[in-house]
Amino acid sequence: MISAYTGTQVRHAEEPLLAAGLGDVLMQRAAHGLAVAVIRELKARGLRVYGSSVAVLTGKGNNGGDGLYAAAFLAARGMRTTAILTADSAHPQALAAFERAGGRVRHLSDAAPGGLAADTARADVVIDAVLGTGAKGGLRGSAAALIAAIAEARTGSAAPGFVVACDLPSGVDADTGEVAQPVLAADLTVTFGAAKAGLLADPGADFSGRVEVVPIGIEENFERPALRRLDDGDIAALLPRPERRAHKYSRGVLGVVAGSADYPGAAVLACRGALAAGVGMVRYLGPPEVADLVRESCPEVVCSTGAAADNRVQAWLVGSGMGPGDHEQLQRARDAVESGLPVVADAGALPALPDALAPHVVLTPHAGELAALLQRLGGDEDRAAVEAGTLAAVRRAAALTGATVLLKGATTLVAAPAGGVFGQSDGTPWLATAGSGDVLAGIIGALLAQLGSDVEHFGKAGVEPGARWAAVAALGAALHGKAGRAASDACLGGPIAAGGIADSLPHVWGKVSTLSNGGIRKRNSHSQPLR
Ligand SMILES: NC(=O)C1=CN([C@@H]2O[C@H](COP(=O)(O)OP(=O)(O)OC[C@H]3O[C@@H](n4cnc5c(N)ncnc54)[C@H](OP(=O)(O)O)[C@@H]3O)[C@@H](O)[C@H]2O)[C@@H](O)CC1
Ligand SMILES: [K+]
Repeated sequence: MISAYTGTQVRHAEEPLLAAGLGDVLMQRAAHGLAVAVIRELKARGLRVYGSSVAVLTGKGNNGGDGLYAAAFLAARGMRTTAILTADSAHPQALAAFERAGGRVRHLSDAAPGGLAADTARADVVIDAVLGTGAKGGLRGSAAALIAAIAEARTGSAAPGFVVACDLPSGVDADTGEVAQPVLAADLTVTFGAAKAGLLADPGADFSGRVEVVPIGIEENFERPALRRLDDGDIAALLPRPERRAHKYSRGVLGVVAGSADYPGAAVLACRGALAAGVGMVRYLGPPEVADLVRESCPEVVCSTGAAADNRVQAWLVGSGMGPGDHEQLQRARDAVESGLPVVADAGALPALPDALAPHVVLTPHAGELAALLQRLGGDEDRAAVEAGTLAAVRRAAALTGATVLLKGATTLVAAPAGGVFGQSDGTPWLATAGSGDVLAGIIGALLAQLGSDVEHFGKAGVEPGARWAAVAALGAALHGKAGRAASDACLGGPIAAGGIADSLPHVWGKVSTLSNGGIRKRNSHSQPLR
């Protein structure tokens, strides 16, 4: 599990060490980790360390201090180093160390900004050490103008080098991921002590590049993470596995209320997603013409009639491909929510549900649908506001509805009403395609049907009871992302259609399980044919 924290949490975690007089030790560890990461990245790109150029943009605080100490280390390794001091002062000891190592100092206040930006943009490595966790708001004044000019010079031209953010890209809010422009997009962010939540949530994640965490000795001092990400080991541990004597009912039945005359395909794709995600059986309820299409495409699905209450299931999927005029289907969706069973509620169901819900109801809006939901509950966020502050918006929606809320995006966020948030970024931009959300709803529905009642299962994987529905949804998002990526990889990175996500899921599922349970599989493999 990758745990991310707010800037404030990181500063609290540092406090005992600062009180013990270890501030400089922490900074040296951070700076050394930054310099090592720069060297590794240069080598990975086939560039020499000796003789390559590095420009470090520094602010007046400790973030600038990290950058200067790191640059001193790189100067000692033979790099041509320039520090651009953007403020009227700089961390004195770090600046002295940098000058002793032979680095060149330029003051933003003395230079022509255009020329300075052009020179900096040409460096093999640009380190952004202007603002860190102590920043209030974004870059200002001439520092903002310089960063904007460097970003401009790097776009469009074949900029040779790469950008490394020190702790976080300056202008990205460490707590929320909100972005105050201008921000210099990093290829790599080297962050200290722990990942910051704002690096893993959009839009901050758009500017963070790859994130590497450098331990500095504060790691034992953290409490509850602000954001968590399931890694392959967590996914393997959370995946449902059928008992030896399982039957289709014990493995979980998912009821699907989806599709309409206008969008019959959504029902098919939701069922395909569910079937690929290990459910024992799918029961479909919907208009006869849609049911015919579902039967034709997925003969495994049992098509039923009647009210939701007439059908025995372990979980429901409601809403994909439904509109406000689909009264019978919407009534089924409401009945499903009232049944007390786990429900994933998508698309057309979202505006039709009661305002007060429960954690076992998983809402799966995109940004526009989340804005509409928040407006219905008295907020004034529009789609742009949700996209500018995804973490805050998803948390707010979970708190207001009492439901688990999954916000779809490049980073899919899932907030539990009790407070925990998961953020998954396993996919590819090719997943932004019609029907992709229907497959996601199917996958989550299937997981709810299989895992819903098994509280212990989550405890073993380190997920507290209050966050288990969010963990199921995050698991679904991770599988969906990985399946989409695998489908695209199979086409050498080419585009995918939504059905391809479902098709590639069983293989992705098997691969993740095999990676983390290789030993177990190997030991038992000889017994497989006997069953
Ligand atoms: N604590 C430790 O020992 C360790 C900390 N570490 C590192 O320190 C970083 C945090 O350092 P920090 O607290 O000094 O804050 P930082 O972000 O560098 O700069 C803030 C300074 O800039 C100013 N300022 C504020 N907003 C501004 C703005 N919008 N535009 C312009 N200026 C602005 C503000 O001054 P003020 O305006 O308040 O006078 C303040 O002086 C952290 O990210 C990590 O890299 C690691 O080395 C590990 C050990
Ligand atoms: K920075």
